[in-house]
Amino acid sequence: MFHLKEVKYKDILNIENLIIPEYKVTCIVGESGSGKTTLLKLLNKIISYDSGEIYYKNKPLSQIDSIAHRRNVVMLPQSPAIFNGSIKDNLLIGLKFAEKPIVSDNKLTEILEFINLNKKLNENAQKLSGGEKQRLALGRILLLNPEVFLLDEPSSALDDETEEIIIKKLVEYTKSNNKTLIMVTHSKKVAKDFGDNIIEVKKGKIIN
Ligand SMILES: Nc1ncnc2c1ncn2[C@@H]1O[C@H](COP(=O)(O)OP(=O)(O)OP(=O)(O)O)[C@@H](O)[C@H]1O
Repeated sequence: MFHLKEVKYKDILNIENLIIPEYKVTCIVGESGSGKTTLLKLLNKIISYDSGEIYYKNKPLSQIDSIAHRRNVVMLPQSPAIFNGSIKDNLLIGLKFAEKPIVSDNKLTEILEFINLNKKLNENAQKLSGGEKQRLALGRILLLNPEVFLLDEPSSALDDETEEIIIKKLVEYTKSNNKTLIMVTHSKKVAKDFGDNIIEVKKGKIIN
């Protein structure tokens, strides 16, 4: 799916050769500041590499339009924005930005169930806890239905039990819908239990 060859970005990342497979769960681990978020941003074309090439489905990323790429490959940042307004507004905002059709309230309620958010669609999103906001942002990108999910510590604000439930559902969803999941995690347990493929980043290099 992604193939990185001799990719350099400032003095932050230096990746000789890395393949991230399609339809699999890839976990990215490594110490703080090692370059994990930077790697996700490169894959999402939020930043551009200085040299080398990244291929997405055998096509150089440098030849793919950024906006078009971000319809297929969606990134959930570490601290996603929650906008003023209701839970429903916050779920729909991704679809609006992507100029995709709005979905029914039934579909939105299904998403709330998926992310274990026991709230009403019309409740104020700003009043949610940190972990609830994190799940809401996850719901927002699930609605976008991309080919690839790039998730930066999607469960960092969740307790162990909720983390297990949400990641398990995400992994099942990935497998049964032919999606690709690429997820930064600080949790060795999550990587071991759910990763088909584990990438360890150390000081900007891939070490496994
Ligand atoms: N825009 C930037 N300009 C300069 N340095 C940056 C920039 N973004 C990140 N860095 C540096 O690059 C290194 C890697 O950052 P990155 O956010 O990718 O690490 P990380 O592995 O995701 O860390 P964490 O687990 O703490 O989120 C860090 O030393 C960081 O300070």
